[in-house]
Amino acid sequence: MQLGLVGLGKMGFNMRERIRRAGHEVVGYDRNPDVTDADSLADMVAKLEAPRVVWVMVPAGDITRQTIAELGELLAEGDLVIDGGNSRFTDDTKNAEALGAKGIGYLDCGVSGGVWGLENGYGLMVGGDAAHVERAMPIFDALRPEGPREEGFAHAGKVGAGHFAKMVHNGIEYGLMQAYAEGFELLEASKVVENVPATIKAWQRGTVVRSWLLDLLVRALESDPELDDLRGHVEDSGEGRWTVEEAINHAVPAPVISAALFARFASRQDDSPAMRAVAALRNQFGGHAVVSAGPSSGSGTTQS
Ligand SMILES: O=C(O)[C@H](O)[C@@H](O)[C@H](O)[C@H](O)COP(=O)(O)O
Repeated sequence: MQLGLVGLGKMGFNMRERIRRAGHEVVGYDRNPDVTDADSLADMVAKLEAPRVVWVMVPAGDITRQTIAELGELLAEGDLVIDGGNSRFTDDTKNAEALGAKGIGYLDCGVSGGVWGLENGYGLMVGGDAAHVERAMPIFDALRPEGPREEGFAHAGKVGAGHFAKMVHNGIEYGLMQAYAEGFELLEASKVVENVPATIKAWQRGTVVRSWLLDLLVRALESDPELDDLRGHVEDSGEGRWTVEEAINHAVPAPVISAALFARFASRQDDSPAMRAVAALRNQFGGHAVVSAGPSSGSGTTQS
């Protein structure tokens, strides 16, 4: 089938390639002239035969919202838009309503797999009407990993369910990564285990904690055994925050995911105002020693 694909960055570029390899025609649009197949969004739409299916794969937030709004102006009744980005699920109902008023269908699709998806396939979780899902199934089949459909694809529910599923998936991702990371630090700190990379590598087979994330940690340690080339600074693009917010909304205890999110926030601080307050209070009530700030952070002297 034919597909319009908006956004040919790290994800969209590889997805275009995988869909083409499966024998489908893709007209991709990106602002980068080196990778685009069309001069503009309007040009991309003009190159597609109606009824059209357009996949949006641009950064979540305003860019996705604007792109979908523009598509609403360019597309016509009977067309279908799929948002494959990491959008917040609350945007989906609004998009579906705005497009639906013009007779344009809408699906939200959580896509997992990162830069490895080209070869391994992408895990897909979709929200929307069954008829729309059925229509786009050749594209979903091209993108998902080989093997049984139900092991790499889910029609999770109504509009919003795909992005909700991806949000929870990413919350789990935060927690799993944090657990491996804390284990790594403890192994390193204790010095009891003499070869940390080899020990973690051995966990890849037979153990209870084997996983693809563990494989990726092994891969990182192969090129940088103590991860010395990196700073312990971790950004987040929203999914973990939204997961914690939903956990609060539903009164679901989510201590692991919350702690993993807060660990990322802490990673961005050179010094902690909260811990300065704890040190100050401990000094106030117990006269316990504090470390003064000194000329540069962390190089201060101990005072009682
Ligand atoms: O499943 C995936 O392929 C990843 O989760 C992917 O979607 C992306 O790498 C995250 O969005 C990063 O999220 P953070 O920036 O929040 O870590």
